[in-house]
Amino acid sequence: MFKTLDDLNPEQRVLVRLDLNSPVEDDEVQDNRRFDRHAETVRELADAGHRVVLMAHQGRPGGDDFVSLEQHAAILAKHVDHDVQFVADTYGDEAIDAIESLSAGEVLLLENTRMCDEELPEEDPEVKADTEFVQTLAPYFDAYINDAYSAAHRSHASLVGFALELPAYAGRVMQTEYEANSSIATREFDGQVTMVVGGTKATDVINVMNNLGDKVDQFLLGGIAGELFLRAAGHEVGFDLDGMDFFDDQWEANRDTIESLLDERGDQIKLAVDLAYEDDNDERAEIAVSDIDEKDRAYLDVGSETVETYDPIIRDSEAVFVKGALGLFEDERFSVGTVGVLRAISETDCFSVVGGGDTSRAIEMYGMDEADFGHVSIAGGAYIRALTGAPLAGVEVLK
Ligand SMILES: Nc1ncnc2c1ncn2[C@@H]1O[C@H](COP(=O)(O)OP(=O)(O)O)[C@@H](O)[C@H]1O
Ligand SMILES: O=C(OP(=O)(O)O)[C@H](O)COP(=O)(O)O
Repeated sequence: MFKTLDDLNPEQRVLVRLDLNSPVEDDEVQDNRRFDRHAETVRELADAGHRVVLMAHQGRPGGDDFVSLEQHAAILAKHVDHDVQFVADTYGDEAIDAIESLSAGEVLLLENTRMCDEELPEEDPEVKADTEFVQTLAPYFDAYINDAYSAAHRSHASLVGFALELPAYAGRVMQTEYEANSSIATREFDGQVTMVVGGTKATDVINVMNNLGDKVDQFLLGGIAGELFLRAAGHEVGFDLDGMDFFDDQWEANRDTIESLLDERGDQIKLAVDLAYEDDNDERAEIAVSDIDEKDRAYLDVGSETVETYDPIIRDSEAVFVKGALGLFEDERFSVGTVGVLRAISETDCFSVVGGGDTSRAIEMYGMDEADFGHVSIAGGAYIRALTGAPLAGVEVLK
């Protein structure tokens, strides 16, 4: 497959790509589990006495979250429990000086790779390897390590270029994410495979459903995608506030796929039998889907009876994959669906993968233990692609 840190020679000068891309609020970078996960790889390399130079990106040029990595260095240092130096340069003289003055066991983070013009355009690895960015930095290193699984679907210089110029290895995060997230495409499970589908990115998850073929036995739906399927089944859901076309647009974009999925695999697709909304007293109220006769309100969660029908399906499964929350779980009143399915997963010993930054946050928010899940992914887009067996550029060059 690919080489890992177990194959690395001692005392190397290593160039390591992490994915520390994080939410930024009021110019402050928010700590999140990406730091915690990558800290493991960084600590292992520093403790082994390598000279460790880190690369990562933040935001996209033009966005409010397109900021320097200076704060990331401080947050990472806390998680690694080890000093992380920072240099505000990617491959210029300042960066090279800092790289050359590193001692064994020291860690240095370079500036946001997306501040370098050659990083971003999606191009073939050979083109990326030929950039000044890669050609300038590579000679200062003995090995390249890619730990940025969650960015590995991008063919950017720091993710694919160095792997062609240097001996290339997968970091610990890359290794575990790859194995767990590809398993729906690569592994044979003895029993029932179930996928929980929800969240707001309806087009993404509907494409996943459409591409999974016979790998999944049961889909349990909620969130926006769930409402679109209910609409296709003839129910008056998918309410848009005045002046908004969110549901109508999603419906137009996905209608054909939804109708053919229901036609061909309708018995494998479980839809909510009841839904929850906010009543006039700001409280959670529920209604049976069969009693909905007008499209006049927004639904924010699946109902309790739906959870009761989903629960035994999960408990009977050999493997469960989650993509997207079943409701607006950040508001406790509408967390019943999401927490209900996650709790059922955590209480069984099925193989499970929970993906997507937002959905996986529900685990800690509602006091569940990550250790009760097979794998909690820190990837969004890369996880979606892996589920359907699509190759990831950054992984392919490691192979
Ligand atoms: N019915 C709903 N109405 C509004 N928001 C919803 C609903 N169902 C799910 N969500 C929201 O979907 C978000 C997660 O969806 P998404 O962004 O697709 O997944 P992820 O971030 O896990 O990849 C959650 O933050 C949740 O609040
Ligand atoms: O956060 C990321 O992806 P995600 O939002 O799919 O989890 C990655 O860092 C990739 O970032 P990008 O989507 O700006 O290329």
